[in-house]
Amino acid sequence: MLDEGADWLHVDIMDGHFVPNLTIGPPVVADLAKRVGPRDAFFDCHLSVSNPATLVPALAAAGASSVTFHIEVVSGTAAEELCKTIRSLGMRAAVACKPSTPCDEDGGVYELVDAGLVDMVLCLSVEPGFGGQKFNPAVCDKVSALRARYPDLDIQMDGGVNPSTAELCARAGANVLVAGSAVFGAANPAQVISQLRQSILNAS
Ligand SMILES: O=C(CO)[C@H](O)[C@H](O)COP(=O)(O)O
Ligand SMILES: [Fe+2]
Repeated sequence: MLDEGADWLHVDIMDGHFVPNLTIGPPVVADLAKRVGPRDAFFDCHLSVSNPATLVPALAAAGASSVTFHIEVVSGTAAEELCKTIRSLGMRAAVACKPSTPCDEDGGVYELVDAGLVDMVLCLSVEPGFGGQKFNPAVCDKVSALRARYPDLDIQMDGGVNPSTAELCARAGANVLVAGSAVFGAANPAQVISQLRQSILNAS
């Protein structure tokens, strides 16, 4: 996918507890990092897990570039501490929210961004757990509100993103798009990646 033009590699780590699916963990990130070799791959690790803090040191050692945890499992001062720990290990810190989770709750997403503790907010556009689901356009309102409040923040959308839904994401203000099925299932992944990038460039 790097050869096809992807900027980042999005790694979905799921624990079979926060979501009803079990995927991979730090050893696979380490193997991926070895496999891509000397080039500077960016490993964007999305932790759909109930206890993200336990994975952070191993992810740093594995070569992760960014760690995203869910606000539904860690919020308030615990989330602040987690962001600091992630950054202290040389990685970017990001916070994710499910489609129905608001950003303005006490101890929630807005407070972390206001405190300058996160580099990115991930707005899930499906329920976390599985690839191949249908994009939920209602999430675009949340993204628009985030973009209005934070003009320079990295805002990521993940779930059901393809060249057609990417237009909605980009218009809402997202600037980082994750696509699984649309890219891995394509006959020409490079073309899809280029279309996704073009949606963002057109909107900005
Ligand atoms: O976090 C995720 C789901 O929990 C995945 O990143 C996401 O669903 C990507 O797959 P697709 O593009 O097929 O929806
Ligand atoms: Fe993801």
